[in-house]
Amino acid sequence: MGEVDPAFIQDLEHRPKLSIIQAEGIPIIDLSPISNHTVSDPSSIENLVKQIGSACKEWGFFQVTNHGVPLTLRQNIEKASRLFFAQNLEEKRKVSRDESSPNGYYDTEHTKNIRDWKEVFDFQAKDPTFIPVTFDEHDDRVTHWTNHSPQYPPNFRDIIEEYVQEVEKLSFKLLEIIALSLGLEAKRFEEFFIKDQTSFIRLNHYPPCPSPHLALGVGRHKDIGALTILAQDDVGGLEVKRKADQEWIRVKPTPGAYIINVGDLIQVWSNDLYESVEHRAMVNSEKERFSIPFFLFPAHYTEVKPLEELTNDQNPAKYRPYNWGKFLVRRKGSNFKKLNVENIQIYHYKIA
Ligand SMILES: O=C(O)CCC(=O)C(=O)O
Ligand SMILES: [Fe+2]
Repeated sequence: MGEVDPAFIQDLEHRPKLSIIQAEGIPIIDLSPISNHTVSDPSSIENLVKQIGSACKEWGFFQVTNHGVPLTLRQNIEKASRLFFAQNLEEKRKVSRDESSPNGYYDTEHTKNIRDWKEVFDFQAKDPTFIPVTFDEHDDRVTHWTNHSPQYPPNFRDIIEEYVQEVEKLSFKLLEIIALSLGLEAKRFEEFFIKDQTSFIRLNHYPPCPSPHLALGVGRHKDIGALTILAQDDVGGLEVKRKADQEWIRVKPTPGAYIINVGDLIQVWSNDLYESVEHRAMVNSEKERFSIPFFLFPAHYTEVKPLEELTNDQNPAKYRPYNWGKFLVRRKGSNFKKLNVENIQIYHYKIA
C-alpha cells in the first residue's frame, strides 16, 4: 500500500485525533449466566437482561466475557488470518472478490467514498447464500453467493467454518437477551434468521500506515445488520462515537472478550429504542492490526420494519418497510468502488 494516495485521505473534520480518549464507559458484561447451561437462577438472567438493555440504550456497544466461544477456535482463526495476509498480493488476488460474488479478498473497500487503509477476506456463513440478482424492486430473480477456498493456509475453510458456528451461537443468545430487554419474547427475532441467513465473517488486516492522522482503517460508519460480534487484537484502534457527547472514544482491547454492537436492523425493529452507533478504526504507523467481525444478517426476503409490539398510535412506526436483500445488494455494490452518490442508509426509509 506504499505512500498515502489521495483516495485514502479523510476530509478535515473526519480525521482522527492521535491523542486518544480511552473508554472506561463501555460496559463489560459477564455472560456466565447464559454460557453455563446449569445455571437455573432466574435473577442472574434478569440482571443480565438489564445490563444488556442499558448498554444497548446508552452506548449501542458493549463487550462480553465468559461468552462460551472456545479460545482455541479464536486463536486458530487469528493465526490463519495472519498467515493468509502475509502472502504476496498475487497469491491473495487468486481469491479476489468479483462482481458475481462479493466474497474473498479485496483491498479497495471504500467507506463513504473514501478508501479504507485495509485489506479484507470475506466469507459467508452459509454457502451458498441466496440473494437478489439486482436491487431493482421489480426484479425478483434470485442468485447465490459462494465462498472462495484459499489453498493457503491449510484448512483455512474448516477453521473459519468452525469458528463461525460458535460465534453464530453467541449471536443468537445475545439476540434472545436483547429481545427480552425490549419486553419481547426471547425468540422473537429467530424467524428472520432461522433459514437462509445472509451473515458473513470478515477478516480485517490494517497494515501500518505512514499517515495515521490522515487516513482511517475503516471510515466512520454504522453496521447495517442486526448484531456485530467483533474480535479485535491487542493493538487497539476501534473508536466509538459516545452517545452522551458525540466524542470519539477508543475501545480498549480486553483479552479474550468480544465487542458487540447493535446494527441498523435492531434500530429499525426497535423503532429507535436502540440505536446503531457510528464507529471507525484508526491505523498506526508502527503496528499492523487484525480484527474479525461477524455480521449477523437475516434472510434476503426479510421485510424490515418496526415490530408491531413496539409501535402503537402514540408511537407510530418511524420507518417505511424495506427489503433486506435489495438493501444489501445495493450496499455491497457501493462499497466496492468509489461512487459520486451517498450509499443507501436506513434514514432513507425514515418517516419524516
Ligand atoms: O476493526 C475494527 O475494529 C472495526 C471494524 C468494523 O467496524 C467493520 O468492519 O465494520
Ligand atoms: Fe463496523
